[in-house]
Parts: sequence; structure tokens; C-alpha cells
Amino acid sequence: MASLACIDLQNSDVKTTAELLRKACLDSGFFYIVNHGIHRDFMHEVFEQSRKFFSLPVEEKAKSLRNENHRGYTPYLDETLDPANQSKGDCKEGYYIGPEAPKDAARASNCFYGANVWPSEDLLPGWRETMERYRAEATMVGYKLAGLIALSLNLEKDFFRKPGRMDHPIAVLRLLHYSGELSVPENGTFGCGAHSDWGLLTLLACDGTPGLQICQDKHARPQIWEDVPCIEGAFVVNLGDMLERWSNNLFKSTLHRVMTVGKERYSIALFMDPNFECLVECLETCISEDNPPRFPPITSGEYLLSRYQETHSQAPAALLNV
Ligand SMILES: O=C(O)CCC(=O)C(=O)O
Ligand SMILES: [Fe+2]
Repeated sequence: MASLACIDLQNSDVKTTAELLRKACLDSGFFYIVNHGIHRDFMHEVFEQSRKFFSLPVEEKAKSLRNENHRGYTPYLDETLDPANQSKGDCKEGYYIGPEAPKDAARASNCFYGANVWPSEDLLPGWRETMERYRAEATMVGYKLAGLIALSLNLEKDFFRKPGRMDHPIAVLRLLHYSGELSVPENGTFGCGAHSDWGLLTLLACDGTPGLQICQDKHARPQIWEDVPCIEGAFVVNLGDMLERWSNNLFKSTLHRVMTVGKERYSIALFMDPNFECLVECLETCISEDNPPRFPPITSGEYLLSRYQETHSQAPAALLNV
């Protein structure tokens, strides 16, 4: 089992919290957060609504199929996160919900700020409202964390919130439902294949069913996988590749996967990523003579788009027999 730090977002000793966070980001890039401010009863409601959607007949789910903006329903096997080691796609179905720009905003034509897809209100009353509220609340937690991460990188607290960086974050919620199929690595079957996340940071809520594992040294052979248990009331947070790149490889974006244990599993991720146009360029505070910049600058959007295209199937409708 992995031993991960626990960051208390309400600790008034911000300096100590930022130091603890820095250590967690240097070591494994995975940690828990508590006292995040999202109420337990509300979390319960979000999971209930998620269950309701995934329990619909496939014909109904097909009506919300992932659109050209990467929003909506993604069927089982649609995504393959670790093609080299998987004999088929991930044994999970999902649902993407992201930010929408007002029609007259310059970014409105950009797919990352495009229209969401919603199941019918008659079928799932209050579903959209619950998910929009959760995305907004989780984004606020993401901002709080981004402030602490900035401090832990010796930057100003509002570094990531500056206009052009995260004033229009690509904060994408993803509901996940893993099938009850047991993962068998020897057969190449996984709930979700080994990967690191692409963006800045991910906030993960789970239903208590085990499955999440991390590999702290991706080059070790054999690889060592450690369980990351869910802690009631806490989120698991992990850093993404964009932050690893931004921090010039100082902070870790760690390999993780889901090994289903023969039981259905629900989880909800919020991927908190910078504005589409934000330039991700090795931070001054992470550069030295011994550690010159390792990556050329790239925009957040360019980077994310390439990663979506790498992992998702081109024709999700073909996966549904409807
Ligand atoms: O469901 C989980 O526990 C992990 C999901 C995950 O890693 C992802 O969607 O990127
Ligand atoms: Fe992930």
C-alpha cells in the first residue's frame, strides 16, 4: 500500500502546508486532501446521479454519446490508456462535462469551451444541475490547490490564476463506471490501463471500492504497483504531465492504473488544466545551471489535444450495438 501525505486545506499554517505539499510533489505527485469544503451529503448525491446515468439502457446512453468537443458519454472500451500492455480497451464507461464559453467570447469556437451534452431532464431530473454544481465546487478546490502548489514552487500564490493562465481553466469533470470484470494483467485486461494524467492536476473522488494503484518508478523492472485506498471524505490528488513539464521535471506526474477487483466501481475525476492559450514554459524557479530547461514551450491546448487523440477511439458509436 502506498503511504501518501495528507494535506489539510484548512490548515491556517500555510507555510508548513506548502512545505508538506512540496515534499509530496517531489516524491510521488500523489497525495490526499481533506477539509476541502465539499459536503459529504452532496458528494453522495453526485455519486447517486452518476449511478443513475450509467444504469440507463444503452440506447438512452447512446443519445449522449461523446461529441466533437469531447463531451458526453464514452462507452466501454472507447479509451485505451496503455496500448502496449492492453489486449482491449479500458473496462470502463465515462461521461465528460466541461466548461462552456458565452457565445460572444473569442474562445467560444474552441472545442475545449464548446457545448456539453446532457441526458434528458425527464429521464434524470436534476442531473445537469447536480453535475454543474459539482464541477463548479470542485474547480474552486482546484484553485485553492493551485495556489498552494504555486507557493510550494516558490511562486506567488496567484501565479496560476493570473489572466491568461487559469482564468478560463479547462476544468473537465469525468464520471467513471468500471465494470465488474476482474482485471488480469497477464491477459492485458485492466479497468484502466497504466498512464499519467496530461494536465495540471487531477482531483479524484472514489466510491470506496479498491482498484487504484500507482507505480512510483516507471523504469524499475519489474514495476512495483502500490494500492491507493480511498479515504472517506478525502480526495486523491495527482499531478499531471503538464505540471511536470512546467516544473522542468521537478514535480512528479506518476504512472497509475485501475485494477478492478471483480466488483463494479465508480469514481469521479476533475481534470484541472490551464486556459487553452496558456503557454507552458519551464518555470524560472525550477531552472538552474545544473538543471537547464528540458522542454520547449507549448500551449496547454496543443498539448491536451494531442493526448486526447492518442488515447480515444475515432468512432465511439461503433462500440455500441444499437
Ligand atoms: O478511477 C480512478 O480511480 C482513476 C481514474 C484515472 O486515473 C483517470 O481517469 O485518469
Ligand atoms: Fe488518471
